[in-house]
Formats: sequence, C-alpha cells, structure tokens
Amino acid sequence: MSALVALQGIAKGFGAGEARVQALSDITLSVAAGEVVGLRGPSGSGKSTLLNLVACILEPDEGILRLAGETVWQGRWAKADLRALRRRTIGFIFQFHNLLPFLDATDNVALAMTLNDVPLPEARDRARALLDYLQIGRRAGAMPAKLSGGEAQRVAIARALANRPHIILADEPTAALDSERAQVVMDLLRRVAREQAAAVLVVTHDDKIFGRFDRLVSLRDGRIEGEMRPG
Ligand SMILES: Nc1ncnc2c1ncn2[C@@H]1O[C@H](COP(=O)(O)OP(=O)(O)OP(=O)(O)O)[C@@H](O)[C@H]1O
Repeated sequence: MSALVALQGIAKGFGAGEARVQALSDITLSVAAGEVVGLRGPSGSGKSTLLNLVACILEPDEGILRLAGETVWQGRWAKADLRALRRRTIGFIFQFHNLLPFLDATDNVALAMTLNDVPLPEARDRARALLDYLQIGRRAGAMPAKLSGGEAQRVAIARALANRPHIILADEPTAALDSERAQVVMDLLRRVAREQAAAVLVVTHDDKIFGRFDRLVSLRDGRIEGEMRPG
C-alpha cells in the first residue's frame, strides 16, 4: 500500500519567547490508501494541530510533509497553489457539520464541486448520486435545519467527498452523535477508504469508535506515545 499521507520528523510550535508552546515534536506518521487511522490523546496533546498541518492550514517548522506522493513542505511550501491542492486532494469533516443553512442538502454538496469548476447541473447530479451512496438520498431536498444530527453529518461527509479526495481528514466527526449514528459514520468512512482507496485520518476522543480503526495512534505532549491495531 502506498502512503498518501506521510509526515517525517514534523515539528510545530506557536508563539515566541516565554510564551512559546511546542505543540508537536518529531512526528513521523503515515496513512496508506485504504487505511482508516485514529488519532487520540488528551486535550492539548496536538491532535488538531496535526490535522491542520496535514490539511496545509498550518505551516510546519521542521520536517517533511508529503501528500499523495508529492512533497508539499520541506523547509518551505513546495507547492505554489495550496488552495487548489486542498480543494482537489483533501476532504475535511468537522465535529459540527457546518452546512450552509440557506442551501438544501444537494446544493451544500454541489457547492463544493462548483468551487472546483464543475458546472452546476453536473454538480447537482453528482451530489444526488453521492447522497444516494451515503444512503441519505431521500433527504436530498431537505434544508439543514430539518436534518437530524446524524443526517447532517452524512451530508457533511458527502460534501467532503464531493471532489473525490484521496485524503479525508475528520476532526471529532462522531462527537455530537449517539452510539448507533457514530457507528454509521465509521461504516461510511471505512467504506470510502476501501472503495475509493482513500487515506482517512480521524481525530477522536470517542471510545465508542476506537475499535473501528485499522490503527489508533496516541499523542501526548505533542509526541507520538504509541500505536495499536484494534482490529
Ligand atoms: N493558534 C495557536 N496559538 C497558540 N497556541 C496554540 C494554537 N493552537 C494550538 N495551540 C497550543 O498547542 C497545543 C496543542 O493544541 P491542539 O489544539 O493541537 O491540541 P488537541 O490535542 O487538539 O486538543 P483538544 O483535544 O482540546 O482539541 C496546546 O498547548 C495549545 O494550547
């Protein structure tokens, strides 16, 4: 299996002088195509920082970041157009779905495609197909306020998959869901990883889903403390 996400010796700090916080040190981690990896650790251990580095939202201080086989950061950004890289390669799922309240489920998903220059009629067709794939097609015309938490999270997953990303990053995607709905979300992420050969990296505190990862990586004080294979 090829690594779609590869971090080597990554470090990241915030602030300067006495106020400096070393959020991550010497992180070496990879996620292969088809793999679903969980990232756990106490509050402040650096989980969100790591996810934001992989998403190219934050810039590392040290190390090498490779995404989908390309060096993205090594001493400096190696790619000129990070936004395009993010849009095309990475799908991001948040704890709260962040759907736009004035667009129905279909258009929330279609919008992500139109940002990537897909014409609206085609984007809507693909959005409906994606909602069907995630077994939420019957809610395609619903406004976000009418969706349950689990439904809204599935629409948000559809939006994250809109541009067929190779890398899917999720920050506490099941935190707002009950156990059954959390398992549905994990089933979907596992299916997408397998069927679309995507690398999935999930930050989670949620022990209900710890058993659903191929690997579960533990962070503490900005370092990788250990790793287990729950399966
Ligand atoms: N923008 C920032 N400016 C300054 N310090 C930051 C910033 N972002 C994160 N930190 C610090 O970096 C460390 C790691 O934070 P991070 O949010 O990555 O942890 P986390 O494991 O995701 O925590 P939580 O589970 O509470 O979300 C913490 O000490 C935090 O205070």
